[in-house]
Amino acid sequence: MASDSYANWSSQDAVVCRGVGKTWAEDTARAHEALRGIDLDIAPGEFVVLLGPSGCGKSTLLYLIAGLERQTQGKIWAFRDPVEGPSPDRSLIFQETSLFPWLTVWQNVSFGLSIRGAPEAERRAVAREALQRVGLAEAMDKRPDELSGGMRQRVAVARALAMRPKVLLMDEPFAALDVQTRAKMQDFLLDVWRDSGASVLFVTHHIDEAVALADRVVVFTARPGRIKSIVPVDLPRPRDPFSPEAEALRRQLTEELRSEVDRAFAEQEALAAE
Ligand SMILES: Nc1ncnc2c1ncn2[C@@H]1O[C@H](COP(=O)(O)OP(=O)(O)OP(=O)(O)O)[C@@H](O)[C@H]1O
Repeated sequence: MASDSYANWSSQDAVVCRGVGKTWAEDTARAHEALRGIDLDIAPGEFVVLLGPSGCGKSTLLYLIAGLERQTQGKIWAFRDPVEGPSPDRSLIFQETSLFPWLTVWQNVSFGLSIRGAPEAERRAVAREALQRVGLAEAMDKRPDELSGGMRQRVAVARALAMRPKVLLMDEPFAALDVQTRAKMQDFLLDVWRDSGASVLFVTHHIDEAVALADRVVVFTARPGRIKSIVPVDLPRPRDPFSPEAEALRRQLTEELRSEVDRAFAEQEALAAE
């Protein structure tokens, strides 16, 4: 089924992965396979969540699609172009934001433009617009340490949006936040996503979060991560987390994950015993 050819996928697809695998430290005695045979197509404007046990290669797949690492098997395309390195079209947002503490909020948001040598007036204007989209225009001249954790994550999203990406790659972006802030950030992200028209590929450990956000949930096996199933989430938005349909989906995803989490634990115990 895996193939390197353009056949069978739409030229409209935002991201296409065919037979993608990654073995870290491939030519050494420490080689280990993180990902195997990933075939995945992401449509423009689609919200896809990656769910899987710890260490199954979810972050690795994001780094490959971001162009920050190279796969060892298969191919990845973004809007028909082979992914061969980073691009402003594809922005990666991490769990812990790495804002520069010595820069103001607007300087952080427009950092990518300053690398390109854009003049200050343009950088300010772009930063203001991106910060408006995350509801933080008032905080332009503040420093990161004057903001709460949730606000810092919104600044990180604004920084990603400032580059007008077509694909947002989000690696457990709300994991460090408390439950209430995380729920607010999910609502906020859905608004930003709708406005921007970007595709989102979002990694989480939380089944609730997957059901709240996704158009499709991709469930990974334990390492080496393969796609175990792709579950469409056909629930209208705004979603009611207490609806019987949402409950049924959470149960289905819990079942899908359980055996993989057990396998991942068994493998980690075996590794620890070596
Ligand atoms: N830079 C790296 N060098 C070597 N091995 C790595 C590197 N990054 C990740 N790995 C290994 O690849 C495997 C998959 O890691 P990855 O972080 O992608 O998994 P994950 O599913 O995102 O895990 P988690 O849910 O715990 O964040 C792990 O065994 C990890 O140790």
